[in-house]
Amino acid sequence: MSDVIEFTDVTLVRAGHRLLDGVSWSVADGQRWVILGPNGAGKTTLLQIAATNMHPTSGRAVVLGETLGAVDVFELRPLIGLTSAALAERIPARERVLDVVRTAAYGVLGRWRESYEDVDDSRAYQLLDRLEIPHLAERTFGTLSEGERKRAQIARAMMSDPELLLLDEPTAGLDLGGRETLVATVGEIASDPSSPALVLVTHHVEEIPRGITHALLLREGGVVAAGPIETTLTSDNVSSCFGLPLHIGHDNGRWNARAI
Ligand SMILES: Nc1ncnc2c1ncn2[C@@H]1O[C@H](COP(=O)(O)OP(=O)(O)OP(=O)(O)O)[C@@H](O)[C@H]1O
Repeated sequence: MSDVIEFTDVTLVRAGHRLLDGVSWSVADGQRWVILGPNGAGKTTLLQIAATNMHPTSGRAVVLGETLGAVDVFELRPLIGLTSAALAERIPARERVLDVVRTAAYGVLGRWRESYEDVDDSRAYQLLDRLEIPHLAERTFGTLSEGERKRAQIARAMMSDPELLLLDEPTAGLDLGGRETLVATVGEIASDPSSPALVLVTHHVEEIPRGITHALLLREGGVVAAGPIETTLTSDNVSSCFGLPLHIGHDNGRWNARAI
């Protein structure tokens, strides 16, 4: 298995604060990771480096075999699918859902003058189908519910057939039904061997889908624990990560947490 992400001693400083502090972490092809940690732990910052949107202040970040700082990131980005709240805010409310997905083939947000081949259209429809929103293809993004928007964004992230899929809090802000159905859909993607390497950020162990193989626990910019999920997501590690005594349970492929 080759490495899709290889971070060595990655530190990121902004405004005098160490957002990430000496993070070493690698993701191999075929692995599905969850990054877990409290607010402000540095999860989004780490994902933004993996997405090539930020560069480390020091240390070495290698993504898909290319070292950040020594590669044209515009060549790398089409190989990386990303969903994040910041990206969602940039999607025009009047954009058709089909175009939200299709425009990813050109790495743009919002239709301009690009023209699409039949193959682009059929891939976009196939992804809308896979995310269970084929009936929304002609709707505008601004009219979708939060859950539907999240699904459209994941379809968009997969449009360019990426080698790395980064999902920043894909189920945040959804009601119980919306969360459970989307966790199930992401679980199907994670469990599919033909899916790309996947990294998912969340605050909640209940939102970890089936199929996730590894976990990285972050606190105050540093790694608390990292490795195969069964040995990493222990009550001790998660308690240290969130700074309070917690019991972690694992039942039928899903995780739960309660304070003790
Ligand atoms: N440009 C910046 N300048 C200074 N501090 C920043 C900057 N960007 C982020 N931070 C701080 O860095 C820390 C890590 O932020 P980050 O968004 O990566 O955390 P997170 O784990 O994703 O948090 P959350 O779960 O709340 O989304 C936070 O304390 C945040 O306020």
